[in-house]
Amino acid sequence: MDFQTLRDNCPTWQDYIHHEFVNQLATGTLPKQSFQHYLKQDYLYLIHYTRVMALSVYKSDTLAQMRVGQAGINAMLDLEIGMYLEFCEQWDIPLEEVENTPESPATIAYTRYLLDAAMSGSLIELYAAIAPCLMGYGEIGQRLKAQGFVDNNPYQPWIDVFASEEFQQVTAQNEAFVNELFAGASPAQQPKLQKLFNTASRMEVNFWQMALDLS
Ligand SMILES: Cc1ncc(CN)c(N)n1
Repeated sequence: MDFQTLRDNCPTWQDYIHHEFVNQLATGTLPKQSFQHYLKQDYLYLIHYTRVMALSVYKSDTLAQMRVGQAGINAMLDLEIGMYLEFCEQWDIPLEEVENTPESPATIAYTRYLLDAAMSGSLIELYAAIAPCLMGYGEIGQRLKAQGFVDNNPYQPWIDVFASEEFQQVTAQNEAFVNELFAGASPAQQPKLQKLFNTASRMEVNFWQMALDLS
């Protein structure tokens, strides 16, 4: 069992990676309100996601596993959330507004699903649930770079982050770690891991759709 197997057997992976939100982002045609809605909801998502990473430390058996969780927490607090705060400033959304934004149903569903998987499951199960988040944006960044960028895209700074060498390296490191972990899964565990992965991928699709629908 490895990440690639989970990805290839996931019925909604392509819907996630090629979602209309991503296409409009790539062509620069995404309505500004959709991007602002996404930014606010993703900030809220990342706060909960950091709590999931903290649970990964709690569920770890070895120091090496704990350090991966620790690096994940640092990456969230110092890089991704920091970047979103900068974007919010650029897109005229005060921090107070971001923090006081009510969570959308799609945000609640996805974050609480991850937290439940993290609290009730093993470390392997936790990583099966967060693998779409860990690796999906890396794949999107790589794809958008490969297809070529359009000129004067207001969303280019967001694309640049996920297409960057730095982010691609983090994605590759995550994939290697996850594969090491999944290699220890027994055949009996595999359906559960696939189910966790599939559900989280569906939640990613809902998350993009929430931003398009402003729901
Ligand atoms: C919903 C979601 N999924 C994934 C990522 C990339 N860490 C994100 N920022 N937001």
